[in-house]
Amino acid sequence: MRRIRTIDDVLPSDRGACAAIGNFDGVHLGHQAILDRAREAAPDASRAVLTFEPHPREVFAPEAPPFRLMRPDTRAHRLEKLGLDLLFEIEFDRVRGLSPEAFCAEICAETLGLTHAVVGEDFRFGKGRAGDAETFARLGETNGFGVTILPAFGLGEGSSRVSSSGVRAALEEGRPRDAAAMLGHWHRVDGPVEHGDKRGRTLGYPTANLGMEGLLLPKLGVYAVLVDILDGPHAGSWQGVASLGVRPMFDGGAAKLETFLFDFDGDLYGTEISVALVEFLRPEETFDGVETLIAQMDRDKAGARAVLEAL
Ligand SMILES: Cc1cc2nc3c(=O)[nH]c(=O)nc-3n(C[C@H](O)[C@H](O)[C@H](O)COP(=O)(O)O)c2cc1C
Ligand SMILES: Nc1ncnc2c1ncn2[C@@H]1O[C@H](COP(=O)(O)OP(=O)(O)O)[C@@H](O)[C@H]1O
Repeated sequence: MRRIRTIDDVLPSDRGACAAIGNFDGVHLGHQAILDRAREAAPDASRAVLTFEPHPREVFAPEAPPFRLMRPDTRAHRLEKLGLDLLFEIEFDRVRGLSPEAFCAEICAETLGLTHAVVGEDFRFGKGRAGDAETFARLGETNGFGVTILPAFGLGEGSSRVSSSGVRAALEEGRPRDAAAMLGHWHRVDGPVEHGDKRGRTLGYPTANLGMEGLLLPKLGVYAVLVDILDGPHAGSWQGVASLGVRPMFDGGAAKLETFLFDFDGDLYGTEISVALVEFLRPEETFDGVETLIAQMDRDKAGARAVLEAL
């Protein structure tokens, strides 16, 4: 997959693609359905996603708490695994002032040379969200590209549409399995293992820590998790128990995801890991002492093992 991060980098050979347009946060089953339809709509064209950075919501509500399900690199990685040829991840700043007419003419036709585009029926675009899917189809005709409008994708009959906001709500309410049903995969947090306060090992529970900067915070508390170590000598899959929280008993700083891996001993600092949230076990608490915390961590470990063995 070729990832293009500024419209200045579009090459003549990138033209002619069939592009699905949207934010693709989470790359959930609805997104995956759109990409399947993009292949059917233009089987001979290269398959692309057209998306914008930063996410428009981050631009319009910069003070709002982070809501993103994944960072751009993770999204790119997932889209690549789905067999995408091209990812146009273009600057939102360069399109935000454009009218629907200008977006279709200047970006879709002139700059990207799309042959076809696929959007959902609730698609809105252009300055002030002035254009809808029908406008887009009409402007496609004028500008020489085809448009397919897809109905909302739901899980089975009568169920509500799969959406990034539905996934966010499930995670914020501590329902990672419901999130996974909409995503088609576990919700994962990934990144390089960071240094912490070196307290974990003194408690008998060393934890591999990940920062949550820029990401939605699922419900704070303890989770049964599946861990992939992505590089280095320990690469492989592990089970574990993780605490997503602000450590009220200790520093109470920024939220981190701290994962204890079962039956593992080794150095993970700087290693890329990916932690899948499987089940919420309990909220984060303040205990009356370290001994009580350790006793609870022992129960958390047993609880997580039972959940993961039953998968
Ligand atoms: C399974 C598990 C449960 C935890 N539960 C709590 C908790 O309820 N309250 C709390 O303040 N910290 C909790 N922690 C976090 C620890 O207090 C501690 O900060 C962490 O394990 C080690 O921090 P470090 O990686 O910075 O050394 C938990 C950690 C784990 C692994
Ligand atoms: N079973 C394990 N689970 C998680 N990390 C482990 C484990 N065994 C060893 N480690 C290592 O120990 C480090 C965590 O130790 P800890 O005392 O919690 O320090 P820190 O506060 O820096 O995270 C991890 O980053 C990893 O390198």
